[in-house]
Amino acid sequence: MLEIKNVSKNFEKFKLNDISFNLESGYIMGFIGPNGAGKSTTIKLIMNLLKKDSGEIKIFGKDHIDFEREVKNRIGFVYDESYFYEDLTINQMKNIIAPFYKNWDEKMFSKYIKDFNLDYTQKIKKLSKGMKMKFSLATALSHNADLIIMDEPTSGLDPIFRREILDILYSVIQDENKSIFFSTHITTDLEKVADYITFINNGEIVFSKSKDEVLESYGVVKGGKDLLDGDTRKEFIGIRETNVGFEGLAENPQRLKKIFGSEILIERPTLEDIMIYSVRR
Ligand SMILES: Nc1ncnc2c1ncn2[C@@H]1O[C@H](COP(=O)(O)OP(=O)(O)OP(=O)(O)O)[C@@H](O)[C@H]1O
Repeated sequence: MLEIKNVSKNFEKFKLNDISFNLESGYIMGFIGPNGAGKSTTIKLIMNLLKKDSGEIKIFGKDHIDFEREVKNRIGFVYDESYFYEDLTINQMKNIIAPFYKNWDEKMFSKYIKDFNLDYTQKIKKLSKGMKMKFSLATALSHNADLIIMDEPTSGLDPIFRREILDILYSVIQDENKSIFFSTHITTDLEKVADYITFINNGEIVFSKSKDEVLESYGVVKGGKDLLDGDTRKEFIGIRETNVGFEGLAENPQRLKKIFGSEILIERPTLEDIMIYSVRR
């Protein structure tokens, strides 16, 4: 569905450095990383809203620029900023967007407007951040897209609606020919719905793996400070020390179990643990 191969983009003070990852059909991939890591830049490059300096991006097996029109017809896109004309109503804006899509489904759109409690006659500028996001989601989901790409779709949404969105996304990929790629800071959302996680830090991909593989290959290790010395510290990706002991993230924690035995406790990490320890070191 989506192939990113050795893609780079240089800004004056930031480099998206030779990134690669793939997303197959039938799956949800979450894209995580700290502020300024390069998530929006990557998404803009995929959508050709920014020009890449080098590398290859294929969507549905086709070059994303050579086949831009065809490819975009099959993408549902949700951007983190509102790109609507603020003075128009929801209905007027919809009338502008709908003709761009070959498979626009008016019934589906009207169902989402109703489900999301939106009002056709309301002006975009009068919508709250969450309502704008709902409108954006309604348009992205109303033209039978095969690939949904979203930049932080759940930011600004309350937990109840967020859960509703996650359920909708989950139902979309029950059709095995569809996929979803979205960036988020809310890693617990990904623990619920994502099949794959791609983690970007400082313009580089740290990993792009199945969620289960990610959560199984790391461990949060807890123990007494006396266990830490120059050598044992090297076993950890990141360590947090307190007065009484330490907590650290390690890859392949079973190796540490062999070294320390019952002196340490190993817990399953959350995606947030993995992100924080990897970024802070
Ligand atoms: N058009 C641009 N010109 C110059 N630098 C840019 C441009 N767009 C983004 N950047 C820089 O690229 C880096 C990555 O930004 P990007 O928006 O991709 O991060 P992000 O991971 O989406 O962050 P956030 O989680 O805060 O949304 C930042 O340092 C930003 O300042």
